[in-house]
Amino acid sequence: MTTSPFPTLRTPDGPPAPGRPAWNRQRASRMPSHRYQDVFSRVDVPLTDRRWPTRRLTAAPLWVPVDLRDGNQALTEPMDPARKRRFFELLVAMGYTEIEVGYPSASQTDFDFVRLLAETDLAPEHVTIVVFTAARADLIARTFESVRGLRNPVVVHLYTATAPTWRDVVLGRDRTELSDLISAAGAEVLRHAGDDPRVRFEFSPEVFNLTEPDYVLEVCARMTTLWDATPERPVILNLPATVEVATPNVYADQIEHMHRNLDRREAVILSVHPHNDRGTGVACAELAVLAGAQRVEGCLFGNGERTGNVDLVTLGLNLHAQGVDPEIDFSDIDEIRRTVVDCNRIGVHERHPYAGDLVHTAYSGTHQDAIRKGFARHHAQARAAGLDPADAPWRVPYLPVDPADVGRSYDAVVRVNSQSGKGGIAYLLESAYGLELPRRLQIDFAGRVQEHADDSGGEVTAERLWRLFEEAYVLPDDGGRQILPLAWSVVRPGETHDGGERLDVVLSVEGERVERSAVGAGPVDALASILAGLGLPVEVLGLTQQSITSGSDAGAVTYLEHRTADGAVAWAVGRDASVLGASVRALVAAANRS
Ligand SMILES: CC(=O)SCCNC(=O)CCNC(=O)[C@H](O)C(C)(C)COP(=O)(O)OP(=O)(O)OC[C@H]1O[C@@H](n2cnc3c(N)ncnc32)[C@H](O)[C@@H]1OP(=O)(O)O
Ligand SMILES: CC(C)C(=O)C(=O)O
Repeated sequence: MTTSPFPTLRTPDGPPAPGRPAWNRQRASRMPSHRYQDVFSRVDVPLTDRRWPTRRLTAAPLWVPVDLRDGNQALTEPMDPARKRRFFELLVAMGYTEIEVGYPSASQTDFDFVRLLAETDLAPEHVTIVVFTAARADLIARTFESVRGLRNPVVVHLYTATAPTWRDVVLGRDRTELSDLISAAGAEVLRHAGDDPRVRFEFSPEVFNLTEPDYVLEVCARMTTLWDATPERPVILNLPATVEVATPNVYADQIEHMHRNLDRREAVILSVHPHNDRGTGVACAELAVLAGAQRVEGCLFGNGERTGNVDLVTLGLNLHAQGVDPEIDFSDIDEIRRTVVDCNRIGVHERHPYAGDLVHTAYSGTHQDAIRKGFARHHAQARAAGLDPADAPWRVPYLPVDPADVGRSYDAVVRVNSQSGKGGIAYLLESAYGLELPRRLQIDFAGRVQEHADDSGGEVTAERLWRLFEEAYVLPDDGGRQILPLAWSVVRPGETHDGGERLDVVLSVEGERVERSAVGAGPVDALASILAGLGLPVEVLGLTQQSITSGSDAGAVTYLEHRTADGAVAWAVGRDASVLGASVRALVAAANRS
């Protein structure tokens, strides 16, 4: 019996799996990871029959952007009134109908912004305005002062941290004392709201994800009783992963546990507010919705404290990419991004999902090839089904969504560098200049581009590609060449005595004007014999003609494959307003190069 060189590795609760061979084993590093070993015991959830793993996302949740509050509080330079207003207008234009606009008791700017909404018609009637406050009587009073006279529906969002470390370290209260503090603040909110039907209530047990499940259920039940949650006037319970510490499945378990055990569940809007400390905020939000959450708070492009709030753009477009309407308009992602970057004064990474500058770009050869084929198939299938390509089912490899859906053109989809292949190069020449290179010419040209890209080390733009192409294959207009065509005309079969086609050409041969005529099976054949007579033989191996029907370069192109004097196979290309001219130019280019 042979023994495997692979030791076994334990999976979390499955069978042992083969590991790495002894010579390739990872060693323990110097990272003091033991310091965090109790994270999972701190987030223990009493849920064993979880249902979220088998569910699918089928509808958009209620979205609540908190850019003007949670996002704003994390900026080096919080937004001034003009930036706040611009951001708010963007959110409204995108279709958000519930917007957290600030922490009006914390800053005069926030207070003034809420007053602006109250005193103007900046906020359309259907938009609910959320204002945020800590559980302190003076702050609550100021919050209500800010919304006085506001015509829109209002959500007063009260928060207090409930997790043990925050209770002990920050607030200095035990479970009962804290629960009493929260209830007292809730009562204060209720007192200010009176019987105003416009006002609804939201409570966030901050750091929910590190709070004992039984305690958070108890506190939430107190709030829904105090605020008399009913299906007609539901209370929002917002359960934040204030600092993301565990894998998304743990958050999903925590949310499902709440969803199944909350008091007055039918009178509660279960909301989540994931942060992104582990880089899995999006996964947390998505799994939380599978687990029963109905509302998601986050920020555009994931701005927010530390690593940010969950990114509402990614969440929305993830739904879109799965065939679910996000109910938010992302059709001009670049304008959205520009506005957010201007307001936050923080950039959006080039690789940011859906919105980064590079996310619809392929440099690598095989990806470009697949995308080019995918585009061609997409258009053919749309045509066959009588559909507008912008409306037809999308199955283009490597592009999870059609860039056009978010207002992007296809210009940046294929870009060329040393990692690119013939497909991408051909795609760029076709999309920028209308050239449809025969496959063997693609291969020939790709070798030249590769050499250039390896030397230069950078990107090869469409304009640079075109110059390389001209240098390699096209006859220049200047007189630097041995031979140039000046004029040509053809006499068709039947008009000549011997039944062939007669070509009349005027050439410039080393600066001298030369007129020649010849008869051949076609004009190419005739010109080949004229050139041979001038001591410049061209052995034509193949010829492809293409007409370009659009753009300023409308006309004809001839791609000519020929054998050079030393026996090599080469290409020449002619472009002209007429098919004949393109062929004459291609052949003369080949003669010069031979
Ligand atoms: C997770 C989140 O995003 S929570 C929101 C955080 N956002 C912000 O803090 C931005 C705006 N905040 C501020 O401008 C200020 O913190 C203010 C105006 C709200 C309060 O300012 P100050 O009165 O100077 O208090 P300061 O910020 O220094 O400290 C917070 C105090 O509030 C207490 N506190 C913290 N959270 C809460 C809460 N949810 N409810 C009641 N009290 C709270 C703290 O225990 C501390 O009390 P202490 O002074 O008795 O120790
Ligand atoms: C208080 C809540 C809503 C919050 O901002 C957080 O926990 O991050």
